[in-house]
Amino acid sequence: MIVEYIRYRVPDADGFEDAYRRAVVPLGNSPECLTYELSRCVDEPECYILRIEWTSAEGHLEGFRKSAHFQEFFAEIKPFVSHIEEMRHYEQVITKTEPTLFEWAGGAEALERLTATFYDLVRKDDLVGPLFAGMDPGHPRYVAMWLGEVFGGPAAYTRERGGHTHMVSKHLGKGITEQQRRRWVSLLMDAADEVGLPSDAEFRAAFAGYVEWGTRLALYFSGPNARAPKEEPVPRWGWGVAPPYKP
Ligand code: HEM
Repeated sequence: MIVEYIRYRVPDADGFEDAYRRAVVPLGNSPECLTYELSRCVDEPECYILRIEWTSAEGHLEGFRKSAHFQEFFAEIKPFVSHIEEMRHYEQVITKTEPTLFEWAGGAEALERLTATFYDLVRKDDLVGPLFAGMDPGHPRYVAMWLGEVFGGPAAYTRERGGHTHMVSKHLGKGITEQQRRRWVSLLMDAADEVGLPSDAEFRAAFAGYVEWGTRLALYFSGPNARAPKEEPVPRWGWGVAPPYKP
């Protein structure tokens, strides 16, 4: 991730904010733009700073700049380009840090306890048990590695099992039903209580958010209309709110 700062001094700000209100639509739709913010200086109201987080400098220059999103964006802000005083990329050096969900949960050992207990419950369950009749004995550990990576821990699943595509492909053709998905979620929550994962509201909400999202994807990929999984990095899940779905 890289941050771009664009500093403006706009002597006549008439139309400037409105132009940006329109320009941020294609900007926000660009896959390379993670977030943006336009701020006006309180002490010198003719000064503005536009801060954009890009996936990378290449993502900005090779992706966005060469896309139709840029054409639309630029058409709106063109009258103000001569008022730009600085436009540069910055690398973050120090930021406020929070523990990852992986650390908060208790690390790899806690997640392994969770999945060992969970798959014991799964095996005995009349609704989801049959799906796991031929389960690889390493399965609970692989799922713990997956969860660890998703929650901000080491990229062990990607290294040892082949990452996102491998995980998704394991669900293809399994024909998971909504009732089975619900039971899977419910047993995982039981296991989380049983092994004593942190029970604070913030952690459990983030944990449940991922589990809800992940099981719905597993259901989709197990079904008859699933597209072949794309080569993508393992998703990373944090404390915050998930951004809206982009088709
Ligand atoms: C957040 C939700 C889910 C996660 C994180 C998850 C994780 C995984 C992972 C990592 C694998 C591949 C393990 C390997 O590397 O071999 C896998 C396989 C599998 N998953 Fe899921 N899964 C989820 C949801 C579900 C649901 C809802 C079901 C069914 C109710 C399900 C059924 C299966 C089955 C049957 C396999 C193949 C197991 C085997 O034969 O070894 N999964 N899952």
